[in-house]
Amino acid sequence: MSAIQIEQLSFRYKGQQSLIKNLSLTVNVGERFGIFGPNGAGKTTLMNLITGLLPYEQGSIKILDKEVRSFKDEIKQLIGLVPQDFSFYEQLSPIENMQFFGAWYGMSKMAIKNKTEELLQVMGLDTVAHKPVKLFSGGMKRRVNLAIGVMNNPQILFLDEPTVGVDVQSRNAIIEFLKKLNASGTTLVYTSHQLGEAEDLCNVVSLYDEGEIIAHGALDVLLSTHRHTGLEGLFLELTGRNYRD
Ligand SMILES: Nc1ncnc2c1ncn2[C@@H]1O[C@H](COP(=O)(O)OP(=O)(O)OP(=O)(O)O)[C@@H](O)[C@H]1O
Repeated sequence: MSAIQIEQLSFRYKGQQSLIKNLSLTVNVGERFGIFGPNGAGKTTLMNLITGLLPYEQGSIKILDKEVRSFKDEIKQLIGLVPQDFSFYEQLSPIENMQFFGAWYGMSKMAIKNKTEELLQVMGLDTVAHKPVKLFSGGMKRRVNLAIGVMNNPQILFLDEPTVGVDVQSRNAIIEFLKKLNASGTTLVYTSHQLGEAEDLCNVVSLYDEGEIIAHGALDVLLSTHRHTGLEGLFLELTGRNYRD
């Protein structure tokens, strides 16, 4: 069974040109999968389609063998989402946010308490657990955003630029946490413009441009096939050097 199986997916926003064109893609269970492309290529849109936040009409998207459009409630229990825009309530504390989202996932009070304690500690937020998140630094806010995304122990975790705007310490903590999560069985689906970080985290990558996947495979195989030492060189070769937004 694949973690994600997309077949012949097409999508356009109302009144706009086609953004995703007949796209097929498989992400296997246990992968640390990264999808990369220029600004506006449609990476966030694709994540929103896969996670059921945006409806699709043409094509098929399956998560762990369940068609997303038909099994929304079941799929909510299988996945976690760490969106690019913060998903928490600024006026609430980390604990209050985690209680709110834990309840939204249908977790028991005991499960919420245990998971909240664990995540506050791992994310280095235990000393500020009761302070409103609006007072936090960018790095602390990113860590709260990540904690909320993993509250329900997701089998597949979607990460849209999870480290944008954070310092080296927070970035390092976040990436190490994600690697451990993956080692314990969680499939990661990640996008970012931080290609150095992506090389560190991802083992399978897709380059995506103009609605289509232009390269896909194990990172080391793709780099050696295209004779590049890093993702940035491969990205520039395949997507060109002109501004794209
Ligand atoms: N809700 C929306 N309604 C209409 N158009 C949208 C909407 N959201 C995004 N778009 C447009 O769709 C295109 C793809 O946007 P999207 O955010 O998916 O790209 P992206 O690859 O994630 O970009 P970035 O790297 O800048 O985050 C852009 O042209 C954007 O302006």
